Amino acid sequence: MAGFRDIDKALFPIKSINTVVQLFRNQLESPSVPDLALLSIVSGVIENSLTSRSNTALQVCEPVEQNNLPVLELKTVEILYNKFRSIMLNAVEANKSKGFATRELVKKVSDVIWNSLTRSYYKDRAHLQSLYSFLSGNKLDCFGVAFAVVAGCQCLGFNDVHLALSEDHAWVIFGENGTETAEVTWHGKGNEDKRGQEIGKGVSARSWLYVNNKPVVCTRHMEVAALVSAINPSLNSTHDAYEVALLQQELLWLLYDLGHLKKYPMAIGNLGDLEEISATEGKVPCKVLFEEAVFSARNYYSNQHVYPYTYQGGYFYRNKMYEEAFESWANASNVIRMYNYSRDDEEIYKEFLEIANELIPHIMKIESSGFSANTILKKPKCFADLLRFYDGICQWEEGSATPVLHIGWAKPLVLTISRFDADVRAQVNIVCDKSEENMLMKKNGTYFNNNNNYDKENGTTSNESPSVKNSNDKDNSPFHPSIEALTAA
Ligand SMILES: CC1(C)CN=C(N2CCN(c3ncnc4sc(CC(F)F)cc34)CC2)S1
Repeated sequence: MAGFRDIDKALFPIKSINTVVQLFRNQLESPSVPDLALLSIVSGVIENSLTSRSNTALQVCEPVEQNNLPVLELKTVEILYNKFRSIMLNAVEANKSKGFATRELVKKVSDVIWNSLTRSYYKDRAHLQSLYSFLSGNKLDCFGVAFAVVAGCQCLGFNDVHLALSEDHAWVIFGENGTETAEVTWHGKGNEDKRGQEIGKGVSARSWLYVNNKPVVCTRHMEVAALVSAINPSLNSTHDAYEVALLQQELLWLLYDLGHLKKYPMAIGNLGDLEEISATEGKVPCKVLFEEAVFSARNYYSNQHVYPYTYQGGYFYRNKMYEEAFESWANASNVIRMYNYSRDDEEIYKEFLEIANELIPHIMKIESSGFSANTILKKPKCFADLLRFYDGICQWEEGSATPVLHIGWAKPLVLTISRFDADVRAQVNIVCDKSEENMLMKKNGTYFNNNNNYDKENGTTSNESPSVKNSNDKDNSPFHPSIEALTAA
């Protein structure tokens, strides 16, 4: 049984980040599983006390003393913790057997959370992810509702209910084999929620939103990693609260060192972003963390996730490593091409739009200024990766009910391609792609090519001229006609 034990209570009143880390360590290393409600309340109170309006007076000097947090009293946490437990225990007549959860039970817990929420509020606001936000303001964001349902089920003794995470949505798994799935929250704007239903079998199953049924299925410890990842240090649109970011970074290292981020690519990526801003002595560098996130997605999720490559590409871009950035973005596009674009996929659409129409044009402008010595404009591999990037987006559109590309994409695309001289373009070796499978799965959509061999086959060694896959049968080419035309030019 999880819980708020004496060794945890002994740490109060909490005055420092180190003590919060100790509380999380106690919970993560305890013989029983960590108590999600307790940890979400503690992190939520601290986050809100340091980021709420009353605290926007910028701390210009970083605190030097060890007591770097506003004092957090035991009473405060106990009141909130008992309030959450009583809401759950009073509302849900859980059958005493405490066997496995049922769909009715999960829906009931979701309804209790859902019906407690304020009628209307700005759902995308920051700091709405924790049980503190739920208990003190009756407000939760989309992720927060799913997390609260799992924490509520833990309160009721259902240890089979776990959080399932895609790159832009959250739901729960439950039942004897953990194979039952249920929607428990909403997604996006203006979409009817599907709470209580099992996860998409229909058209939505082929959208990026459900990551081809390769979600991150959490253990209790990974649910702690999800709540820590969801900590939001932002004070306003330009500043972060220093102590909240430091607390998040230290908690992510604790979870990393205990091995609970191994199967959680986005959490590793979040730690990489924090480490890029301020590296922790004696830890692996952020570049390695971004590589580990990519490895995790390839190893545990059949390379069906996009974000690990955009975390990595963003890092290379910010550090002016443009050749590497093109490779990461081409790998991201290599993932998305297997999906059908649906209206639920706006978030990843915006990600590719920004890369194609902001970041790459910016790189082209700099590289064409003539001051860069070993400019990427002379590198066939860069041209090859750009073609892979654009081709993946074109393939994403193919077979989708909703179009992806419009004229706004064409201008930057043509401008970018035209920056490469003909003699550089000529060195890109378009080779035939024997694997019919690459062409088939998208057309009839009956199954996905999970081995995603595109990338491996494409693997060019350094001394080989880069090659980009093409089919031996022209009109069945995996290249979108418009890319085909560009490469022929
Ligand atoms: C390369 C990027 C643009 C940088 N940040 C990215 N994030 C992606 C989303 N983030 C996440 N980080 C940890 N876990 C989760 S679970 C989830 C879906 C939600 F509905 F539950 C999102 C997410 C953190 C921030 S992707």
